[in-house]
Amino acid sequence: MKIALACDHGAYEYKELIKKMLSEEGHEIEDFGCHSKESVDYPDYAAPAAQSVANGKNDRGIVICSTGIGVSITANKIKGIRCALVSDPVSARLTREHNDTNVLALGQLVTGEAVMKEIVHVWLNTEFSHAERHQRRIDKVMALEK
Ligand SMILES: O=C(CO)[C@H](O)[C@H](O)[C@H](O)COP(=O)(O)O
Repeated sequence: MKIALACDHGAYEYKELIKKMLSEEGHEIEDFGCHSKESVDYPDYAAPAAQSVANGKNDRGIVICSTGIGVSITANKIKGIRCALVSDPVSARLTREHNDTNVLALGQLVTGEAVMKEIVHVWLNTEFSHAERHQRRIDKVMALEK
């Protein structure tokens, strides 16, 4: 899978961990930064990563900051993006099955490393259910962009 990754200074370590883990598992990673723990502004990184998913250059995106809130707000401003801020594996599964989310937001400060890795794997490996009721609701959400 082609995956866009982005973080701010509050999640540089998790971005690097995820990049290594997913690269070793055979995914193609596009790293939108940031590239150190020096203070930066999360929209400068999360927006281009989400944009690359919206325009089809990448299949999915993972955006990370201290809480995951700033990057999730940013990603959800991009037309075509459904981003979920997730802190448990059940939500990771359900947000793929029910919401067909194309960007995952994580918070390095609030989610432990083992859980974070499980969330990433569950989210990447769960398909949308294609249930009519879920598609209908997604269509209503996406209609709000028009
Ligand atoms: O946007 C956020 C919180 O809503 C992110 O967690 C940021 O990483 C955080 O705001 C960064 O804060 P800092 O004091 O500049 O490190």
